[in-house]
Amino acid sequence: MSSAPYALERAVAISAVARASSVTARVFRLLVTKSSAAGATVTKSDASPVTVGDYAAQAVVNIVLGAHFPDDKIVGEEDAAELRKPESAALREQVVQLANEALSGSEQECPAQDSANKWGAEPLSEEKILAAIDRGNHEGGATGRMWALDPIDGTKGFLRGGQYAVCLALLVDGKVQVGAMGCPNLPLDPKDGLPKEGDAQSMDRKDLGAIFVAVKGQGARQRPMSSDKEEPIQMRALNADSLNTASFCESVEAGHSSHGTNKRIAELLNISAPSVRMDSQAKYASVARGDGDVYLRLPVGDGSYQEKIWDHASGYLLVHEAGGIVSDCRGRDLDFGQGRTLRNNRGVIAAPKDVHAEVIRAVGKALQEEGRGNL
Ligand SMILES: Nc1ncnc2c1ncn2[C@@H]1O[C@H](COP(=O)(O)OS(=O)(=O)O)[C@@H](OP(=O)(O)O)[C@H]1O
Ligand SMILES: [Mg+2]
Ligand SMILES: [Mg+2]
Ligand SMILES: [Mg+2]
Repeated sequence: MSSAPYALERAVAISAVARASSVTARVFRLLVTKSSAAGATVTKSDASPVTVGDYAAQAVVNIVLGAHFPDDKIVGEEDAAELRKPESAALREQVVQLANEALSGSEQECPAQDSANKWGAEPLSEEKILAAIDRGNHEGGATGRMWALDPIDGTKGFLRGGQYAVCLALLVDGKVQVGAMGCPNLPLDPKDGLPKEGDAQSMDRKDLGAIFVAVKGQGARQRPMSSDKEEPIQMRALNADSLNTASFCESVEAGHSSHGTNKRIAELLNISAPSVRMDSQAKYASVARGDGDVYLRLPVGDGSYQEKIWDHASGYLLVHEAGGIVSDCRGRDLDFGQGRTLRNNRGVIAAPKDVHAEVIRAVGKALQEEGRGNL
């Protein structure tokens, strides 16, 4: 029997992410492409979209986690308040049906040993599904075991048929110990190139769909969505002499990361390769396996946006275990023990370990030039 630390947590995280990824891919095929996205989407108070896919995926992950680790807390992005409203009846029904389909296991083979169907063979009631979504309401903090969950990270990318990720991480006393990330639209082999967004043929490519997994001290690995053939992954090792051959990986939306500042940082580091833009924590997975080298998420405006722990926890561990360092824009380690947000940090920079300090120096200089050296 395998006795590696966190072996069960790792297997359960993979299973949960695989099941949730099957829900999101199904939502895309059934709803988004049938131009009924409007009926499957709600706009949240911060104007960001949330879909039946986000809700159903959060329900599935929380139910799988609850069956194996009933005492663990969950810090999830979504809650069921909107779904409980009388006018959300149609949305609610879709969420319940999709979650039950994914949990019944008939949809796909799950890579981890979840065949015991610990949550029961019968479909779960509406109330059980809504309560499962609301289990993600924990406030976070620096003590105990808690899972950070983003059921669909990059919802805008998801809706466009671009990159998105199902992201799950276990934090113990504020430190990330296990990270799993499902990227249904990412090619297994980066050489095959990203699929063309929203193009039905590209999205049917058989080589799409990867799960990334890392346990602290045990390295980072990639596996196909529907098999357990794992391979280790590593960042490209860069040093001061080769840093100018790096490429940046950054957000699609300039509102989430300052593209102008990134351009100046490239100049300062003599980097000429075009930046790769993609939504979601797939950026972390990409740099962790060497498709790109440096993940830049520079604060926008006055820097008052507080990054959410579920937007970074699994990617943070993946990059660390693949030979990198992840910090904020001043070089401080990310502090996941402060609640639901990274309130002690501003921006996020991930880079191979031997060049991280050099990248941070360039980031500092670029921010200084903009009069934002105080961030
Ligand atoms: N103002 C601001 N600044 C920084 N980040 C923000 C901001 N607003 C939202 N978000 C979060 O960004 C998450 C998506 O990040 P991406 O890197 O995928 O952005 S992008 O779509 O490529 O622009 C997105 O995650 P999801 O909601 O899970 O999609 C948000 O949590
Ligand atoms: Mg969101
Ligand atoms: Mg997110
Ligand atoms: Mg999300």
